[in-house]
Amino acid sequence: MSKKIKVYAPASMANISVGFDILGAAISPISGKMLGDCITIESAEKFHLSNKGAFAKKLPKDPKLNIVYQCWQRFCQEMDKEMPVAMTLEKNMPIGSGLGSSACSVVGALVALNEYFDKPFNENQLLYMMGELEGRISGSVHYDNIAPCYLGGMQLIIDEVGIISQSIPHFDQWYWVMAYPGIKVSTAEARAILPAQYKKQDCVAHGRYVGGFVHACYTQQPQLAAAMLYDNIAEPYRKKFLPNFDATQQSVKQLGALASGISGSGPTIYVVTDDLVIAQQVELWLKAHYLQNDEGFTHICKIDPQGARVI
Ligand SMILES: Nc1ncnc2c1ncn2[C@@H]1O[C@H](COP(=O)(O)OP(=O)(O)OP(=O)(O)O)[C@@H](O)[C@H]1O
Ligand SMILES: N[C@@H](CCO)C(=O)O
Repeated sequence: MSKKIKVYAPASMANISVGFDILGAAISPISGKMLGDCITIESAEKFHLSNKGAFAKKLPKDPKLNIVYQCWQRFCQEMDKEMPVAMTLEKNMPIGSGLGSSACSVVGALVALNEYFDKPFNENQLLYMMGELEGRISGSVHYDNIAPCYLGGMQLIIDEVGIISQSIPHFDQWYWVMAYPGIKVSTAEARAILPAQYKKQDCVAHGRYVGGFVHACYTQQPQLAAAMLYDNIAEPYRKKFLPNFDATQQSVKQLGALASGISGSGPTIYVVTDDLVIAQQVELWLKAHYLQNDEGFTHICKIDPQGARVI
């Protein structure tokens, strides 16, 4: 019987407002729906990549520009031989959504290749390759979508002494309402508009917010954690790309949200609450007011503890 591997790689929200490029979490809808890309690998005489799924038509026309093809190429380079396989990308994630769409494809492809070829690479070697591939797309290496998508949970990026990322505690009782408005924001462009330098008081405040949030996670103080979810690095510059961002934040706060912010580089936003009824009310409000077209969607999510997995 010929071998076949299918891997699911979940959506993720990078930054979580307070940790620009250094915090991220994998997410799963509580409905049980899969929010992520799938990659299938089967044996073949010659390399072949096919795309399917709701957002396949949005992928680059040239197959060599598909990041999945580049993952295969990079994997073969590392193995020092060409290994023909048939890969299928199920592109379920909208591109430029702030939900780690390219990370889903990169992580899915490299985990599937590693599984298919009986795990020639360890976790760190794969993470380095994933970071490199993600960096080709967004213009700089950042692991805050890659690491949670691969490893699950909420990840703090360390990138020192051989440690790329470690998971930190989160709040099991929190619901994360995610709303993708259906419009595209390019990560590379959303990075290019950020200032090259920040004022000293902004750096101090940022250290206080991220330190306070991580401390609150470890000591399980949800009110403190929610109060620390403040973004003074990217949000002030990026919010112009999101539809009525300030008014949206105000409205969800009035509905009882604990906090809200931009997921990754946007335009998806996240809203946190510990109450399912409030989550449902927020979701209805966002559906009615934040979505801009038929491609937009909302999901009530929890943090996905598992990350990428063979299904
Ligand atoms: N398999 C793939 N999945 C997603 N994007 C891909 C893929 N292959 C190539 N690309 C290209 O990579 C770029 C991805 O853009 P960008 O980084 O803004 O999206 P993203 O990963 O969805 O962002 P975000 O992390 O905010 O969700 C696009 O130009 C897209 O055409
Ligand atoms: N940390 C990255 C995530 C991109 O999805 C950014 O905000 O640019």
